[in-house]
Amino acid sequence: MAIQLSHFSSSSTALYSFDHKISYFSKWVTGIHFRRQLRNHFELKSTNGYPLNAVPMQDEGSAAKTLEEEVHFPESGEPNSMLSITVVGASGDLAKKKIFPALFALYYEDWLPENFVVYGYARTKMTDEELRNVISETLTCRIDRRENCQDKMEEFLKRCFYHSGQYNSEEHFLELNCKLKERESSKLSNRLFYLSIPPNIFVDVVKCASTKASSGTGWTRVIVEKPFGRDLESSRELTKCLKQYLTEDQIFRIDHYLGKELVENLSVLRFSNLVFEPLWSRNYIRNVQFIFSEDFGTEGRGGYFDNYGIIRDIMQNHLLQILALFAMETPVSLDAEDIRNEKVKVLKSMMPLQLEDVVVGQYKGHNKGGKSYPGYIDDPTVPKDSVTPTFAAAALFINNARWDGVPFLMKAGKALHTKRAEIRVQFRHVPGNLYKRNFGTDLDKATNELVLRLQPDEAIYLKINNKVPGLGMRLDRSDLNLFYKTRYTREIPDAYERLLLDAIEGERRLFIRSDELDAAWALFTPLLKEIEENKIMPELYPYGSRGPVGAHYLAAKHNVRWGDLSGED
Ligand SMILES: NC(=O)C1=CN([C@@H]2O[C@H](COP(=O)(O)OP(=O)(O)OC[C@H]3O[C@@H](n4cnc5c(N)ncnc54)[C@H](OP(=O)(O)O)[C@@H]3O)[C@@H](O)[C@H]2O)C=CC1
Ligand SMILES: O=C1O[C@H](COP(=O)(O)O)[C@@H](O)[C@H](O)[C@H]1O
Repeated sequence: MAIQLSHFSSSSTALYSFDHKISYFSKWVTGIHFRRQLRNHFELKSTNGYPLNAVPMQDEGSAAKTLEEEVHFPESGEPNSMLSITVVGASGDLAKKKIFPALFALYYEDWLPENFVVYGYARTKMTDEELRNVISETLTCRIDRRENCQDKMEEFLKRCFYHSGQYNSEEHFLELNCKLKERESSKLSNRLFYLSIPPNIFVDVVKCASTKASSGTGWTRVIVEKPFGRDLESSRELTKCLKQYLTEDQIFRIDHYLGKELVENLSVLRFSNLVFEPLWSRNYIRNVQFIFSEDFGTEGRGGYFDNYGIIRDIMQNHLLQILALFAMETPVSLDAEDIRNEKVKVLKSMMPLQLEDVVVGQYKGHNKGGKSYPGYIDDPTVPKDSVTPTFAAAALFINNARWDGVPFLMKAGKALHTKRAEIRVQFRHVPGNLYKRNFGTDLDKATNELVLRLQPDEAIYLKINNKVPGLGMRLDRSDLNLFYKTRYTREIPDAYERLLLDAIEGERRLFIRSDELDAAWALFTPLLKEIEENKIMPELYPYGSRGPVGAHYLAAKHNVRWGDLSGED
């Protein structure tokens, strides 16, 4: 079977070639792949440029079936197929906050196949009705702006069920399997498991789910949440254990930052606009900054956080993934493997991280405006003598021809003055600038800066120098800006929506391959060991402040000024 839906013309006519039964094709076009083509096609008109070719999946599954045997795994949208999504850890925070709302949004927008069910699985005893109440409470307070929302929600809730069980009990997963089978009736079934649970039980669940509750007729895929290990060794061990039960193609390691709209747009901006790519190198770029800041502490997640710290929680995954996408060479195509190959090359070209190029901090209690804010160690789940960093800044370097000598700065912190995530690209000075004298002695203020604000209020803007209107020659800094709120009326989908849909469709581009993960841990593990073995004391910073001053010294050492602190935005 080989179906290539290679392109849509502007009149939406599909040009295709195939050597498969016509009847199968007619079913297939009603399915999810076809709708995905439409998704890409229509979005191409506005912002998107993603794959214009689709190949039906035949990759994974419990049985080693081959193409030659002419066996195919059903597409999620085939009329006679069924999709069962099991959220393991359904009683938890992430399931409630993100996964169920994302599934509902996909249903509401008509992205899910006609036949689907959602199962919640956890130890907590709950009836189907109780799970529905939890989901409905979360949805009601978020989505009331959508039309006919109440009706759609009722319909969605009817597809939601719950099964209580232990995470290491084969018997309980067999029970789940029976329930899934009942709902699947005689249909061909695909099964997606979302592991929204602490990492110490990933393997137990994968073992039970794959041996006792995987699909006998379709594909079985598992989305694995972070943290994926806490260093190179544990991550390799986890991968090894998971691979006893699943193939790499069945494992979808999620990094939800890759599902954010602006991160998706990064490659579009760079590779589909002539004005950017030629500047994308050490020849024009002075430094690049990846900034993550939250204006709240570890509230409620101190127990988890203390075992990981901000470097593992944010830098080693979210920020490093964005850096790799930013710095990669042009991939051969937009296929998942081509993109991931390029990202791995970047990760492998990175210079070892030096302790003197890293600053760590921890927030302390602070009184502001008559209100008192707790310090990190005031969290009852955190040991009083904890030295776990809640803030880190680091300078990284890529040892290749394109980026030699360019500092890539990362900064991530909790309990800071603002909630924001950005990529900031600072360009070099204009050589022999004719307007030098207009900038006084501070030439840094005259350099261009491109900002991609991932959140909140998604935006792209370019800081330029501009003449202030009038008879004199006064210059100021202005922005050429693209604010999503004013440019686009449609709501920006949550990252989890995109990633869930991709996993259902078998699109792996935004999921982390095992060698990517390995390279990311190889980069950060020696540094983490050094910090922990030497008990490096974090610099304390007040809750709600701009973080430790050490971060400024680090930037200054590399002739950089943090863009988010320039006071211009
Ligand atoms: N919450 C968030 O914002 C984010 C979370 N993540 C990751 O997603 C996953 C889920 O996160 P979150 O929902 O916050 O986690 P929770 O701590 O809420 O755990 C989810 C569920 O797992 C079960 N559980 C919790 N602790 C244990 C334990 N020690 N042993 C066995 N079962 C346990 C509980 O269900 P029950 O007792 O009913 O079995 C709980 O409801 C984690 O891997 C987390 O790192 C990633 C990004 C953000
Ligand atoms: O993965 C994580 O991300 C969240 C921040 O996600 P965002 O999409 O709200 O920016 C962070 O709070 C959490 O500590 C971390 O585990």
